Amino acid sequence: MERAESGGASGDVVLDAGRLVSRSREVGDVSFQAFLASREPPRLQWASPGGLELAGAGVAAEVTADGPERFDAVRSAAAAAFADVDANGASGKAPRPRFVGGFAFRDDHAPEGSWSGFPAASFVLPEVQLTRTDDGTWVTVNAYGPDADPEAVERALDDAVESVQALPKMRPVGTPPGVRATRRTTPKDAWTTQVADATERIRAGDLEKVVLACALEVDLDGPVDLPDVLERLRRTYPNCYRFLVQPTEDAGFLGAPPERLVKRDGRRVETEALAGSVGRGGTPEADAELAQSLVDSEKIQHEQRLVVDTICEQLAGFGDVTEGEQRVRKLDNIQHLQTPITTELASDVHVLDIVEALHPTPAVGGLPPAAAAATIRDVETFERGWYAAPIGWFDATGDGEFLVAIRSGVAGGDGATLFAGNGIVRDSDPQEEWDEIQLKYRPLLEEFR
Ligand SMILES: C=C(O[C@H]1C=CC=C(C(=O)O)[C@@H]1O)C(=O)O
Repeated sequence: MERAESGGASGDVVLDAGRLVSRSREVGDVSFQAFLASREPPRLQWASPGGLELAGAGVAAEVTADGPERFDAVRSAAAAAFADVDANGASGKAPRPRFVGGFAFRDDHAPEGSWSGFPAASFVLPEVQLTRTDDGTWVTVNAYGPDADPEAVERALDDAVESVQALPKMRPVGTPPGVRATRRTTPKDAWTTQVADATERIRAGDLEKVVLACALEVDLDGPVDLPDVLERLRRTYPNCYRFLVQPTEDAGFLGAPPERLVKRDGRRVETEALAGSVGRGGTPEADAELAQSLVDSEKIQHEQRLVVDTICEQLAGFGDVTEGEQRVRKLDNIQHLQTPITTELASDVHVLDIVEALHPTPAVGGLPPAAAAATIRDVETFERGWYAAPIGWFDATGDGEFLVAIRSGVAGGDGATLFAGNGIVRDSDPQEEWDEIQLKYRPLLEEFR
């Protein structure tokens, strides 16, 4: 395994020169949950709604970075790994090598406490990987380094295929661990003060919007099975992303976010503004009324407009930007306003450059970004870690896709910490914002009960 770390702000991440050997073989359908359950950490999963699904275990190469240059540092270290690729998936439908991982919300994030094992940026080329696309399912074995040997990789692939084929196609989902107790790291009176502080700053003209978040600590009745939780999330939130990043046995970061940060496929870039929330109704009529209240709310339309305009401005430097038609995005527990945004790139820009330009969007940070970041730092009383940050993959051509890690939590053993935030604008009411935050804990909390 090859490891590269940046020494801070310089962003100097260097992987030793070597060859990347990648061999893939198509297999019949297989349970990704069973694959993950059969492997020790480090392991990961990343799935887009109705699209690409990846699961990986072990590490063939790893890049970590911190500081303001972390996006660049990851990209250039990975470019070194991609400089000499021997892959049987380079043509045809078989998967090409991808680095998979993510970033912390802040570039000065310290990997401590529940976030130990989560640097400010961390990407891996998994040693063994499952890939599912519309075209089929593949097992891949990757190796990187000066001694990476195609014959050894072929033999490792034989073994990996054999063990994957022995897995069940469907694995029954176990019973959830059960929830013993929950604790809010931000009690309600503290939240009310935080929202008042934020709206005061907004009225004073310091900023227009800030997304404030809270954490919910959960004591479980027994140890949590993370592949099981992911499988339950797949069933309840089929139109959301799903991810797990689990560097060690101690803790994994996982969730089912509805929000795409960016997808780059050649010159086409897709992103979206997702902001403004309301619950779901118990009847179709009540549900439609709630959806209409989102569309009609001046406050929520203002919040959404700020996000759309900012994303369009951030992308304008890359090419022609098109704002799509606004719609209501309905999830099992909540509905949001969503506006798709696309860009035709004028030049060959790496997906990580676009991630850097967009993160954090005002859907998770605020506006102007620097004032919002300062407000979050002053007001919030917990560590965001990787919450609300970009998680995804990129390949040798600079294509890739990143989600925004909301509706998420860090879990391990018999405990978990869940995260949820809400956009605060001039007229925000602390009680309404509080109620929406509680809704946003539900995806993960319900899967633990
Ligand atoms: C920051 C979160 O949600 C964002 C995405 C959709 C709606 C949001 C809102 O209504 O404020 C937030 O911008 C979260 O779920 O933790």
